[in-house]
Amino acid sequence: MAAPSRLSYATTDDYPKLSSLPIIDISPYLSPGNRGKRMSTAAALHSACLEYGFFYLDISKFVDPKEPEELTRLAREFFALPEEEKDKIALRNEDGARGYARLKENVTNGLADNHEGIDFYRPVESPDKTKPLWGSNQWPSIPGFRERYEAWIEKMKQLGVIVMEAMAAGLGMTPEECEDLKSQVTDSFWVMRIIGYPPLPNDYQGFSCGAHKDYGCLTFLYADPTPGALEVFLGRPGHLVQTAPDIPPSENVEQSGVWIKADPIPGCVVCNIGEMWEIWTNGLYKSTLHRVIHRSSNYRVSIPFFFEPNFDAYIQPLPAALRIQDDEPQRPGKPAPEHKKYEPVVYGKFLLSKVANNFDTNGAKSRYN
Ligand SMILES: N=C(N)NCCCC[C@H](N)C(=O)O
Ligand SMILES: O=C(O)CCC(=O)C(=O)O
Ligand SMILES: [Fe+2]
Repeated sequence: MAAPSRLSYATTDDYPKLSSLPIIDISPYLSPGNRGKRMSTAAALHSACLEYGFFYLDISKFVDPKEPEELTRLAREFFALPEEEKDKIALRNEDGARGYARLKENVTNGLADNHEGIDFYRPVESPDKTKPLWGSNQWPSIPGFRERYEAWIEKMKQLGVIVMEAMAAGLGMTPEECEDLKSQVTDSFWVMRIIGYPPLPNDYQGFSCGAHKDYGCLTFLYADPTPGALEVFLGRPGHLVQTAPDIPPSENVEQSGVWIKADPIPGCVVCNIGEMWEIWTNGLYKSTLHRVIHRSSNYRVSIPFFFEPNFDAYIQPLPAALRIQDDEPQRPGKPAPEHKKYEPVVYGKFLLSKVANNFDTNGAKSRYN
């Protein structure tokens, strides 16, 4: 395997097709009928997932823009509180995953992230805070906070099922296959993060949030209008131009590309597919690396909602994706497609291993050695 060249630096000119993310209007899937429009939405999702793993989802017909604006206002009110107030809902009071994490408590690729945040997970029936992930959510006592965010969670769960249905169509699934896929997300073990980013100091040894892939199924990111913060890594093996200087070495094999900005677009959430989609599609869809570098002077707030599979979901390559791989045109010298490249996982087990790394500098570092 040739070592990636570090001599030339790619620009977006090297990736003309890849310089900005597609915008997909989900509205045909919000009401019954619209067969033709649904087909074009499904097709657009399929190509966005093949080529980018990241796209804008126009949800302006699904949510009133005032709703998420109010959420960021509430988040700012919380982050402006004194540390001892915020620590009243600290992670350590609970299962170590649900609650408030101070600035630099989160770790990515062995480096402390320059953000603070509150993490929420799907509530469980018999909470037990001695079991990882199995505690209770901790809510700030700001009036209206919990109600507004719970309404958002309901909306994002609905959106998750809607997008899954459209993606199933995009993969050409039969109605039975579509039902089977949806049954794996009916009791989504969702995650919501409310993240606060102070400006990243110029001399900081790390990022606002280091390069990573999301773990699960679909991420719906609402962010305040701050430009130039979220970046998406576009590139593919075989298009070797440059090795990104800071992507995790485990992801850095024969891969090159460019970091492009994914600035907020009014009426849209940024949507990306997590690692479970990589397994479901046997690698046809790739989960895309992204990071946050927020250097402007304001305090940025973002609210990612992770629509995930059920905790017990057994994730394995889907027949519809394998059919597409079988149909890929054969070219001379191109090896025949290999099936079952991706090992099945139980989503909850996979999640536990990821979350264990999130606050542990040594654990995260050991992934590199
Ligand atoms: N639930 C999700 N996807 N959270 C992403 C958090 C950022 C990356 C994480 N520190 C890591 O090292 O994986
Ligand atoms: O704040 C952002 O724009 C992205 C955050 C993110 O990628 C994550 O929490 O997984
Ligand atoms: Fe992420």
